[in-house]
This record gives sequence, C-alpha cells and structure tokens, in this order.
Amino acid sequence: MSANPDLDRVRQEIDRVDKAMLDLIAERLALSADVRRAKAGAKLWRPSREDGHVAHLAERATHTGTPPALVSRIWAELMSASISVQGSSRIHVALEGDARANLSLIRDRFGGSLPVLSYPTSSNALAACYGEDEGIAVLPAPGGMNNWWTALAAGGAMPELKIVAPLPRIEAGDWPRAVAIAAIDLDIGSFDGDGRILCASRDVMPGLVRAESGDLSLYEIAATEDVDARDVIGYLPPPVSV
Ligand SMILES: O=C(O)C(=O)C[C@]1(C(=O)O)C=C[C@@H](O)C=C1
Repeated sequence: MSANPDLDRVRQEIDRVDKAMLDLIAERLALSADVRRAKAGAKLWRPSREDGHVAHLAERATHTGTPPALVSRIWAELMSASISVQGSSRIHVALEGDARANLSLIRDRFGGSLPVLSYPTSSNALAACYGEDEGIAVLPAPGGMNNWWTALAAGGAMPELKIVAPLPRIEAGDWPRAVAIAAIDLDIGSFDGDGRILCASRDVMPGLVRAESGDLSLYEIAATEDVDARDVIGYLPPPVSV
C-alpha cells in the first residue's frame, strides 16, 4: 500500500506551479501593450477572437480533465485584464429581470477588471454604451418583452451597435440568457459556418423568429445562409462544447 503524500511536499509543488503561472501571467500582460500598438486604433474588445480562442482552449482542456467552464472564467479574467492594460472600456448593464444572475453572468464572461455600471432599463444601458467608443452593454437576450434590439435595426436609433457575444459563453443552451452589444463592425464573410447570424427584417427570412416587435422580426439564421448586410444586427459564435 502506498503512503499518503506528504502535505508539505505537495504544497511545495503547488507553490512551484503557482510561481510558474504567475510568471506566465506577467509575460501575457506585457504582451497586451504590444497588442495595443499592433492593433493601431482598432477596438480594444475583440469578442470573435476571445470566443474562438476560448473554444480552442476549452476543447484542449477536455483532454486534460480541466473543466471548460473553468477555462472560460480564467481566460475571461486574463483577457479583460489585457483590455484594461490596453485602454479603458466599461460595461453597461440593465438591471432588468434577475439582476443578481445578470451580474454573475458578467463576472463569468468579463472577469473583474472592467468597470460595471448599472441602469434601470435596457434602453438606458444601450444609450450609455452608444455614447462611448469602447462601451459594452449587457442586456437580457431578445424575446418576449425585451425589444431593445429594434434600436439596432436599419432605421433604428443605434444601427452601429451589434449583438456580438452570448452569455453565458459555455452551456448557453438553445438561446442565450443575456447578450453583449458593442459598436463593432461584423465581417459577414469571416463568420464560422456553425455560428448564427441575427437579422432584423420585415420580410420573411430563412431562419427561426426569436423576437417580434410591431412588423419587425429578429431572425436567427445559419451563418452559411446568404443575407443582406443591412439586415444583420448581430452574430453568435458556435456554442462552446463541453
Ligand atoms: O487579440 C487581441 O486583439 C487582444 O487585444 C488580446 C486579447 C487577449 O488578451 O487575448 C485581449 C482582448 C481582446 O478582446 C482579445 C484578445
């Protein structure tokens, strides 16, 4: 029968691993300054890069027994810390519905490095986000009474804003609980074929109607479909498998 490992020895090993991780975190943060210079004025927050990168890491993690949700939370911290090294970006959240759950979704997706400002309604949070170059709004997902998305449609008040990320990132299910919005140009040609395009239209489109307001419908459409760029109000990346 093998003896129990000695606690002091195990703790020494944990110390060794933690110091190595700390050095790697410092190295990663130092690279953020280089990334900022390399991006030369492009937006700080790049949700497509974040979600694609985390999806690869989560996939890799499943081979080592590391929970993908843990990977997503750790990299949420690392990437938001990187954003705050690069500049200033704030999250505007609507405290509609289950406020505590919304804040916990934000913590899981964005970590604790970015300032979070709260507003009583989705319209208030959206307007605050619209007023900033690097603003991010987190709102309840479109559907039911949540019709703030009409402001993003062509002819709406804030067509430059797009739905760019689902919350939660992992195990979002069929439709996310909340979504993140920012003034980010969506490159339709670069969408992952397994992702979903969100379109607002008065015409019938080849997809699932997720929300309706007046004669406007929000369609969830496979990213393989051809759509008119003017109808696109968002993109959801392929769900991260666990
Ligand atoms: O790749 C970038 O553009 C970065 O700014 C780096 C980084 C990261 O830390 O990995 C940080 C923020 C972006 O949202 C995406 C990724």
